[in-house]
Amino acid sequence: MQGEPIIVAENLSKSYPVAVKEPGLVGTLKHFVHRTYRQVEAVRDVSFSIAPGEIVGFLGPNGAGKTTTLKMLTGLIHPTSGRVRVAGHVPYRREAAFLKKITLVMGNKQQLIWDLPPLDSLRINAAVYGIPESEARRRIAELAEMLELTDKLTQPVRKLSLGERMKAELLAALLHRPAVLFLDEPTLGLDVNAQVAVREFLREYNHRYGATVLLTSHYMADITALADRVLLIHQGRLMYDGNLTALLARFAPYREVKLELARPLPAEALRAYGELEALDGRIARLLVRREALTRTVNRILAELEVADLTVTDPPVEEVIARAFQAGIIS
Ligand SMILES: Nc1ncnc2c1ncn2[C@@H]1O[C@H](COP(=O)(O)OP(=O)(O)OP(=O)(O)O)[C@@H](O)[C@H]1O
Repeated sequence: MQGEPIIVAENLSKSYPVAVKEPGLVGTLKHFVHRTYRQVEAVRDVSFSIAPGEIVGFLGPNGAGKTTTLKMLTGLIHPTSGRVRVAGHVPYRREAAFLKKITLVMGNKQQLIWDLPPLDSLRINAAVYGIPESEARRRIAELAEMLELTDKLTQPVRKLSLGERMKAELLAALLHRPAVLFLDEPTLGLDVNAQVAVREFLREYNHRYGATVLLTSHYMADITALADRVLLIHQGRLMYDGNLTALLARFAPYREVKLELARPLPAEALRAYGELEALDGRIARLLVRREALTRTVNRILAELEVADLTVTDPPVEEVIARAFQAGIIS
């Protein structure tokens, strides 16, 4: 890693007290009078550092502690123990200078006002951040162009598609030109085209402004397209910090090739190209080793009559499951 890190987490832990209730009416009454709590350790002893300009993917199954970590990094919650520094600040102090340097986008939460056009909310945001009007106009125009959103800014948010709404959320979150972007599932629920558009925008934004990006996603394609480095978290612990290619080569050596054949073929004819996962009429799904992918796809296209062919990554959950099965992380 080059230069001073912009994000540092040292032995970061967070536990939440969760009320425990015994079953039945007696339990409910007891719970009412005297509550007992048990601690849920959402994040345990996590350490990492991130250099300015890096894009890092944050992976982990549901409930692994990703959101909790992002909340500590942005200062929304206080760590139970450990140290965090982001852009030279202690996040939970929530100093104005810190808030100007960061942004947090949560795919499942929105900050834009539903009944107003995004432009109105953007003007409010600009005022909150003290961005002069002419500069705000310039930034809005530039970001809207990058997001291909220019003609949607004057329509009420409720009339926009999910993908357009997400783009508008990103625009709002980036108006103050933060140096550090925390993105929690920024492509959640979007269709494939919108996912690709958001991804391309983030890459371009990172390139243009040298912004640091830490993002979680359930879509492996987001991570492969954007991040060279990944942090893998499971049950609150950091299991892997390193190169994505190495992680994929070890744990996701296959890609899935989906074929729509011009006419049905017997299973044996398809097994020559890879591990046949499913065959239903003219639709076949094959697992093909990464290193053989280009060669195999070329052979399929040359030798079979194919109406359509798509290549996808296995889901994040599968990659992680394989990592555990392989015993590399435990
Ligand atoms: N406010 C809270 N009070 C009690 N427990 C919580 C709270 N927030 C999170 N948890 C628990 O902490 C653990 C980690 O949750 P977290 O939301 O950080 O996971 P995640 O990796 O972001 O998962 P997901 O992808 O499902 O959002 C979970 O067991 C969750 O139930």
